[in-house]
Amino acid sequence: MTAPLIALSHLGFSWPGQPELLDIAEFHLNRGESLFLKGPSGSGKTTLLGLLGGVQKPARGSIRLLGTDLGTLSASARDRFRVDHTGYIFQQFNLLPFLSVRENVELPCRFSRLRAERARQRYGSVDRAAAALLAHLGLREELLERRADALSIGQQQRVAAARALIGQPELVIADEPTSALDTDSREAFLDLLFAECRDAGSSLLFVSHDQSLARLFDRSLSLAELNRAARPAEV
Ligand SMILES: Nc1ncnc2c1ncn2[C@@H]1O[C@H](COP(=O)(O)OP(=O)(O)OP(=O)(O)O)[C@@H](O)[C@H]1O
Repeated sequence: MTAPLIALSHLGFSWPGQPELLDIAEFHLNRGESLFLKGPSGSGKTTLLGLLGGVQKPARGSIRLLGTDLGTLSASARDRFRVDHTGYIFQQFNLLPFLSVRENVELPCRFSRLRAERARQRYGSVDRAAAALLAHLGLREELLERRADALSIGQQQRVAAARALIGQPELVIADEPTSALDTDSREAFLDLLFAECRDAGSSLLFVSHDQSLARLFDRSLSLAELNRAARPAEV
C-alpha cells in the first residue's frame, strides 16, 4: 500500500491571543483521492488549508506531505516545497490583474523548476502546457493574451484552476472556488476539475459550505467532526 499524500497527526493550532482553534488527532488524504471538506464559517477550514500548505506551522503535532514533515523545514524551504507540490484555487481566485491570462497560468512554473520541467515533459513547453490546460478547461484561445481583470468571473475561475494544475502538483487545494457561480456552472466546473486532476494524478482537497456538491467526491468530511476543539454549535 502506498503512503498517503497527506498524513496529519495530533495537530494543535491557535492564532495568537485566541483559544485553540484546531485539535485534530488524525487526518489523511490518499494519492489521487478527491475529498470534500465542509464546515461552517469561522470553523477553521482556511486555517487548516494554510497549515497543510505550510503557510502556518502547527503548535504541536505533525503534518506530512509526501512523507516530509513540514514542521522540520525552514520557512523558505516550506515555501519551495509548497509551490513544487501544491496548486491553489482561492475563493477570490487571486489572479494578478495586470498580467495576461497566459502569464497568470504560467506563474507557478516561474517559481518551481520542478513544475516547469513537468510541464515541458508533458506538453513540450510551459507555453503549450498553459494553452492546453486552458483549452481543456473550456477557455477560448483568443483570451490567452488578455489581461486577467478583463475576464468574467467564470473565466477567471478557469484561469485559476489552470494555474493550480500546471506542472502536475501532487495536491490541488480549492477553497470555496465555486461560490460565485450558479449551480449548473458549479457542477460543470467541477467535472472539468476532476477530469484534469485525474489526468495529472493530483489529489483534490475541496473546501465548501455547499453540501450539495459533496456527493461528487470520493469522500466527504466535516471539520467539526474531525476537530476536537470545535465549539458545540459547529458540530
Ligand atoms: N491571520 C489570522 N490571524 C488571526 N486570526 C485568524 C487569522 N485567520 C483566521 N483567523 C481566525 O481563525 C478562525 C477561523 O478562521 P478560518 O478563516 O480558518 O475559518 P473558515 O472555516 O475558513 O471560515 P470561512 O468559511 O468563513 O472562510 C476565525 O475566528 C478567524 O477570525
